[in-house]
Amino acid sequence: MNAPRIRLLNVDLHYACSAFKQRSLLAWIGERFRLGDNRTQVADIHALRNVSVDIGQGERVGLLGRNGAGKSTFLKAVAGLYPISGGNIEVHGELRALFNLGLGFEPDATGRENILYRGLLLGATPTAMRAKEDEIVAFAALGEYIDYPIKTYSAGMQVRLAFAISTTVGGDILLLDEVIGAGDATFMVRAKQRIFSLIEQSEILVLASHDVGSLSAMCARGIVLDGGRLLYDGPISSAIEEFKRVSELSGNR
Ligand SMILES: Nc1ncnc2c1ncn2[C@@H]1O[C@H](COP(=O)(O)OP(=O)(O)OP(=O)(O)O)[C@@H](O)[C@H]1O
Repeated sequence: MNAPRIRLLNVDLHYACSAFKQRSLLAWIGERFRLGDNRTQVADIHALRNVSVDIGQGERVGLLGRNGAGKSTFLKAVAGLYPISGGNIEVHGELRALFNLGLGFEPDATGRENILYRGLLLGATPTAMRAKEDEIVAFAALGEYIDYPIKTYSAGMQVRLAFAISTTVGGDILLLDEVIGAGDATFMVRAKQRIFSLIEQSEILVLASHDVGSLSAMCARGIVLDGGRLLYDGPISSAIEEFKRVSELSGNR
């Protein structure tokens, strides 16, 4: 392999989940009335454990694993969306990350304003975003809603706008999580066509999916994660076998 363009070395990632616990009203009331005991319970989820992977130019890599295995976390860590707790991640080149499509909008700003904000978050310049604005607006096809605040959008409308932005901005390393989410049937047809053309254009693809048919059609290499650990890394056909073996062992298909 030439010099890797993505390198994970002994990567660990922990999620600390106290915020989720505090969202439960019952838990909050319980804690308030437990006099003299003000300990906060923090659930620690060790989502990536000592993961080391090199991905080079031209590679098409599928991420496999049962629910909760760490596939999305792997992608988010590579995209820099979550701080890692240990190890090191290097990325050489520009990323295009297609996941979490509904998140990160400013609810009081209009769709058009959010195009600029999200583009800047993705690393584009204001000039580049203005040049792409018309294309994004046309693909999202939201009509007059594009000038309304995001808080007036349905979930499906937000996904359309997020998808249009994320697929227009970014580089040749494509990180793709299988779930693209809501959207009506016509939009999904257009969305799939656009994803296929992005996959074709990308120099590197890292695709997290449960669909072994798509994985074997699109990827040459497969990485199987289980409980945050790297269980297998090799040809996609063997990775699929390994994934099936682990799923059968746990009775989780
Ligand atoms: N934002 C978060 N906060 C806390 N825990 C999280 C968060 N995101 C994921 N987790 C936990 O981290 C672990 C790995 O989750 P992850 O979403 O990476 O798995 P996955 O392999 O993508 O699963 P799936 O196939 O179900 O999408 C799981 O135990 C999950 O509950």
